[in-house]
Amino acid sequence: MSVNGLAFTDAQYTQQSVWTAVDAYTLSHLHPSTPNSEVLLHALKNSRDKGLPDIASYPVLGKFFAMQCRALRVKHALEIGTLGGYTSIWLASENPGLSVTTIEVNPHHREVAQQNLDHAGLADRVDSRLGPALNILPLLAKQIAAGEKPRLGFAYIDADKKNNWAYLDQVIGMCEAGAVIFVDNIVARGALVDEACFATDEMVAGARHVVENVGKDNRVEGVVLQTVGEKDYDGVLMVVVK
Ligand SMILES: C[S@@+](CC[C@H](N)C(=O)[O-])C[C@H]1O[C@@H](n2cnc3c(N)ncnc32)[C@H](O)[C@@H]1O
Repeated sequence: MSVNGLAFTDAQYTQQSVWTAVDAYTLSHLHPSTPNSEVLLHALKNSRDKGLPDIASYPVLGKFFAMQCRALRVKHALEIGTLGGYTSIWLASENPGLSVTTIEVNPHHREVAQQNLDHAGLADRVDSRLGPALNILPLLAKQIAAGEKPRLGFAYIDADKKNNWAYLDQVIGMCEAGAVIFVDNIVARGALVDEACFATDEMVAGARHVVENVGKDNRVEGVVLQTVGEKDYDGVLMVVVK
């Protein structure tokens, strides 16, 4: 059973009972009211009830991102790939001074996310945009340039992986100095370095493309952090804007 009673069951995931047990133990001791809070559980349950795929972020990652926003005193965060709004709810519910812009291409996912945000009482601080991120990002960039929204202090890229670099390239231009950007699903159970995968799988090719381009980009510094937990063996690319 997972930490919050909603196990990740997709066959693609690599899981070990000890990884799940460590998440359960640590979350249960480290201010357990937050990962088990009603609004987060409701978002996961309602998303599953409404048929959304089993690909939401997991509690430890959501909490980690929310704490990044707190440590950096972020005023405006961006998420690309809303799904049911789980991470947006983590970010906004843990950071009362934060506004979030989140982008989702699938109308059903966006509708369920809006239900979850309404239930959490966060709809006034989470601006949920419907459309392909490649279309929405230039509109957001214009709003930021016009001073209608603050520059970004945090961003989480978690949508179609083939566009990872196209998203990151645009997002960097909307960030303040010192902003932190995470790109998810970079390691993918080690597929990142498995030639049989990256030659054929566009998700893995997208992960390699963004890692290699960040390494050549003088606007940023980057590192990949491999992760295990109740959901999977994976990892995030962390980028800091200079
Ligand atoms: C892994 S899920 C996101 C999980 C979410 N970030 C969370 O923390 O629970 C990926 C989402 O990205 C959305 N997506 C895929 N392609 C997209 C695109 N081109 N623009 C915006 N969203 C996209 C999918 O519909 C899906 O809901």
